[in-house]
Amino acid sequence: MNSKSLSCEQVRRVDQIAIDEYGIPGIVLMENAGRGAAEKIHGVAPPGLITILCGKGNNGGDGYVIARHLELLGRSIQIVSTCEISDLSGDAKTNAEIAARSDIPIQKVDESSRLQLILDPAATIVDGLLGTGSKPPLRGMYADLVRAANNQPCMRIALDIPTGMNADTGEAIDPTFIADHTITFVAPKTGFASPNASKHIGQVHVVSIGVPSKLLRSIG
Ligand SMILES: NC(=O)C1=CN([C@@H]2O[C@H](COP(=O)(O)OP(=O)(O)OC[C@H]3O[C@@H](n4cnc5c(N)ncnc54)[C@H](O)[C@@H]3O)[C@@H](O)[C@H]2O)[C@@H](O)CC1
Ligand SMILES: [K+]
Repeated sequence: MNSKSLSCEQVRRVDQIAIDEYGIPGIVLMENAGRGAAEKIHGVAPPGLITILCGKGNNGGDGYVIARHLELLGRSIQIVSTCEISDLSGDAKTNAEIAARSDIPIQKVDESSRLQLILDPAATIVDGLLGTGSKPPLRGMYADLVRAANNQPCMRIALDIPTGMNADTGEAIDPTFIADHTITFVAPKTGFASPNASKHIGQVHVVSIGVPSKLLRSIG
């Protein structure tokens, strides 16, 4: 486990080297990330519905893995997705297809007017919208979903990075997800130490994705 901060680019390099040079399949890294995050979420989320917001990248892919593991832990889950499963690719698509076959409720949102209604029943909202591939400011449905989530009187948990934040600097242009907890993968991101970030990250938990210590030592 790494507690030294890394930039988004460094963490993305860790993922890539783990896949290309160590031969760990990306889907194994995603399973480790999602399973570890689900266990943390189960430990902090109050009783009641957990609504997982899934974007179209691998941050959303983590969300589909988490849904499967939280269901196994006895939690009620719904997934709210920004796109159809057919618009996903790679490991995110594989995990979304598994969730769909498992009858985990998934609804795609395309109308901003219905967001508040969809999010209302949630006791906890998990933000799997965007991770290290995000380029703020947020566009379209991502901005509307983050605004609607921030208005809900519930617990909010961010996966890897609160969506909307520049995790290298901590800059949080409005709207940026306001998390009570941030479950971040591999290492805290450099921007989390910035005073700008403190309102948005809440308590930070670092989850290992199973890359070897040797690789972590070689980065940064
Ligand atoms: N193998 C891996 O690389 C792993 C990745 N993991 C997860 O994957 C994440 C990174 O995944 P991705 O590289 O797919 O990136 P993201 O999941 O951050 O998504 C990138 C997508 O979002 C869109 N986007 C970027 N900025 C936007 C904006 N401002 N408004 C609207 N859309 C925007 C881009 O067009 C792109 O399609 C990590 O943060 C982590 O959660 C983990 O599953 C561990 C393993
Ligand atoms: K996120």
